[in-house]
Amino acid sequence: MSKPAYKRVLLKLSGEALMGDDAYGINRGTIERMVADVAEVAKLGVELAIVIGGGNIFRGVAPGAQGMDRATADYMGMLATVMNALALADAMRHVGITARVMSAIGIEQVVEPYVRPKALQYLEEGKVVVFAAGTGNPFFTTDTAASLRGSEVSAEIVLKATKVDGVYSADPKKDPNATLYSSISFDEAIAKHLQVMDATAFALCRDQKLPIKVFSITKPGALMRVIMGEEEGTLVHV
Ligand SMILES: Nc1ncnc2c1ncn2[C@@H]1O[C@H](COP(=O)(O)OP(=O)(O)O)[C@@H](O)[C@H]1O
Ligand SMILES: O=c1ccn([C@@H]2O[C@H](COP(=O)(O)OP(=O)(O)O)[C@@H](O)[C@H]2O)c(=O)[nH]1
Repeated sequence: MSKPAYKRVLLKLSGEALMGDDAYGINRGTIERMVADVAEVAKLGVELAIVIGGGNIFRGVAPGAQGMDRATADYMGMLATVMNALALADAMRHVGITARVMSAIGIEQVVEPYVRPKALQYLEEGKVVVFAAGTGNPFFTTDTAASLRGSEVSAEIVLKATKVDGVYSADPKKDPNATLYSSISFDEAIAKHLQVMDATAFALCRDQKLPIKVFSITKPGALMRVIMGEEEGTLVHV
């Protein structure tokens, strides 16, 4: 049997992908499917660190956040990622995967704080680590948190699991003529202002020479194909 292409990966799960077809929140069937995919990979012995987004919950409260101070709204967004992380870890427990949630903001009664050596220890023990609360700073995104934590834990690659199946020449949800790249350099992605990830996330990965693979989380078997190094999604490289 062929072996996984990676020993340690940072998986970024879009919060919005957790909604499934709902308007906001966590769709049970969707989270279970995602966790089943993650479990398959974990059972291969691949060390998995996960950064989870919060768009699915934040969208539900966003109308009430109108006119709100940006930093305050961002802290709400970070708290949303904590809720998703707890749901994700619990769903993993149901399928026999041990997960540990670590938060970038202090919320000790709920989850343990992010401590880098502890995270590394969990990964070495084969536990899945779920990083919650993004970078802990307003004005950042969970994509940047994925680049940051991926660099910190020496992941070989950042796997951005999202709603589209890769990086396109333009937003495929808006432009039907957008074409899919099989690979693209960081410099080109930044120069072309491709919005699939923010420029801060791209730049950090570029500087750390940490490649990114963008792929669809809703496409059956896509995560496994990415892990096995097969043709899937778009590779963003130095
Ligand atoms: N050039 C592009 N290639 C691919 N996706 C793009 C591009 N520009 C914008 N996007 C959008 O970026 C989104 C992926 O980012 P993600 O962080 O998962 O979503 P969100 O920001 O909605 O949570 C896709 O849903 C897609 O509509
Ligand atoms: O380091 C971070 C990460 C996230 N956020 C906030 O949390 C929200 C949810 O994260 P994101 O939009 O990246 O999640 P996703 O797009 O994956 O659902 C963001 O909109 C920000 O408001 C933040 O302020 N700092």
